[in-house]
Amino acid sequence: MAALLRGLKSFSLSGRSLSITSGVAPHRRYGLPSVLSGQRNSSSSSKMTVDLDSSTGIAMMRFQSPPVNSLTLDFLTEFATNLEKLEMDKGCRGVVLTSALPKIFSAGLDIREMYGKSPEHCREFWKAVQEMWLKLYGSSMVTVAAINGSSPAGGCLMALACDYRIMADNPRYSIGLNETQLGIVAPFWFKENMVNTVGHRMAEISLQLGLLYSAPDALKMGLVDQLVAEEAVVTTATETMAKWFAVPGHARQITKSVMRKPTIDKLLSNREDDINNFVTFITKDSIQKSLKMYMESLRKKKA
Ligand SMILES: CCCCCCC/C=C/C(=O)SCCNC(=O)CCNC(=O)[C@H](O)C(C)(C)COP(=O)(O)OP(=O)(O)OC[C@H]1O[C@@H](n2cnc3c(N)ncnc32)[C@H](O)[C@@H]1OP(=O)(O)O
Repeated sequence: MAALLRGLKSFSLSGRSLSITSGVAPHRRYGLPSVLSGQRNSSSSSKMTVDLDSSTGIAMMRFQSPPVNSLTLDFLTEFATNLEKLEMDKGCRGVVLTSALPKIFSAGLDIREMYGKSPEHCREFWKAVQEMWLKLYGSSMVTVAAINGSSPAGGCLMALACDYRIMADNPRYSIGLNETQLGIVAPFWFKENMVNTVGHRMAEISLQLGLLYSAPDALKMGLVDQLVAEEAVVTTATETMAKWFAVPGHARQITKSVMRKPTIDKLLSNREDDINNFVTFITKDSIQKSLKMYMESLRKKKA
């Protein structure tokens, strides 16, 4: 019976259904049509697939929100729901985050969620950004980012919130917290997550200048932990996971919590202020103008 149950579990992206199939049954996949058609995802379609291999305890979360896996309110909500389900599943010990799209891990927060929106919408959006980070940075599972494309700003934050980062060895892919380049400011918890990863000096330089680093440079400064050939990013992530699983789980989890608790607690006790700061800042005319110019520059780059 146990052997029958050992196999793949798939969560739906809308987070409503959980299906369990045996190892020999075909693997159910959700939401692929929107990727194949190359269209922007509609708000009702899935932004990611989540497959839990119950024989290894590793869940694979693949982002699939064309064109660039930007973090919309829907994306963030779905991400938090899925992570929470995995967290509660005793059969899941680790999660790999990766992208199903070519060349992009995630383009960061969706700028359209912050431009021309009501203060109420901005509040809801920022709460979802906080929730995504709190759940990921505070996860008791082993989390590995398999960064198979560029990952600016909020995309970099997602990777930073994981325990280990493996990036495709391609100098064309970039990663970093480039917020100042958009005329916006990374909040203290983005900053602390960066400082906790690369140290104060490197974090200060990269945050002030809003630098994006090529994959080889990101490795040199410790922003990512390992570079591998693009086709090996996901397999290396699952192999890495096995090494982390070899450490007694309770000891690893307590150590992770001790390392991360101060930053998490700081956000938890200032959550409302952080939301208010964001709403006041992002709805300013001058900041709205900067966002507009940035979106236009993205469009012009294409033309
Ligand atoms: C107290 C105040 C606190 C404020 C804190 C706010 C913290 C903010 C964090 C963020 O994450 S802000 C977002 C930062 N993101 C970026 O700067 C990335 C911008 N995008 C790119 O650099 C490139 O698009 C790319 C990701 C490198 C991909 O390049 P590629 O050439 O493959 O595609 P594009 O033609 O540029 O883009 C396709 C399509 O997607 C749109 N788009 C790109 N990024 C975003 C985004 N972040 N949000 C919304 N839309 C995005 C882009 O405009 C194109 O759209 P169309 O022209 O096809 O309609």
